[in-house]
Amino acid sequence: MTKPSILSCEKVTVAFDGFKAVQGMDLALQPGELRFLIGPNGAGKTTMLDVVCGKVKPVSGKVTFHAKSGSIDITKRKEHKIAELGIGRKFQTPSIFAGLTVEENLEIAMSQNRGVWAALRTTAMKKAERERIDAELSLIGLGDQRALRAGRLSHGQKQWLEIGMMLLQEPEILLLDEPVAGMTDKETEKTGELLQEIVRKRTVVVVEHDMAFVRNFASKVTVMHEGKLLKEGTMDEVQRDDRVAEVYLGRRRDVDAVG
Ligand SMILES: Nc1ncnc2c1ncn2[C@@H]1O[C@H](COP(=O)(O)OP(=O)(O)OP(=O)(O)O)[C@@H](O)[C@H]1O
Repeated sequence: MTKPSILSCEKVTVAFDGFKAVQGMDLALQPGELRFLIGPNGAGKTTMLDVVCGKVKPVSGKVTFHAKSGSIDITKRKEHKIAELGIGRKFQTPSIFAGLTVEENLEIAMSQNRGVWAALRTTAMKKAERERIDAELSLIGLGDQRALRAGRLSHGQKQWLEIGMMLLQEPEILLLDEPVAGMTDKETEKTGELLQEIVRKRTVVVVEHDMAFVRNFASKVTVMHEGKLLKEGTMDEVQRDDRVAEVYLGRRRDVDAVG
């Protein structure tokens, strides 16, 4: 039996000056899923993430967040409110403080989490905070770099630091836009493992063009094309679909790379 969704987008349509970037899109996520959103350039993937985090408002349709605290219609909620409710969004360019150490970046992220950590003032609570940061450093694999200025990290490490900062906000759903772009093969592999670790407690949606990465780490893939849902299923099912092959024709190398 399938679990109830943690997020459901129903018939979402987004228009920019009359151009429909997303048209009647449905997307339902199960808690603990690592979902990949793929499709050719301009398919509407990033716009869907923008809708879920509230950056872009749909002209029609509904987005419901089935949070631990109850179901909330977030369609018309403001972006910062949606973030507070537990939907975190990471953009391609990391927004870390280059002049501060890795650890200081995490401390700042933690102090921004009003929900849980801001009220912590007692020594016992400080200890809990410390342990949380240590656990995060270990999760993102930057324990040895804790005292290093963030600006000196490799590209991949910067991405992991930002993911760690986002996790300190305790999102239930994490939205990532091309997290492995520009990473080395080794960094890509580590990122996949990190995401698998993260979904033990959270739900993650990844917009991705790197098909080898998707194949290695996806259980379920959603394919968009021209603003619509084209196909949803395992990577094998998606790859066998004639319509998917057709829309990727111009980008055949992507599909072949995983064949
Ligand atoms: N703010 C905007 N104003 C006008 N058009 C936009 C805006 N944002 C996106 N679009 C258009 O909407 C369509 C969908 O864009 P979107 O970025 O969601 O696609 P995508 O699938 O993420 O593509 P890519 O893989 O290239 O990032 C594109 O045609 C794009 O040009």
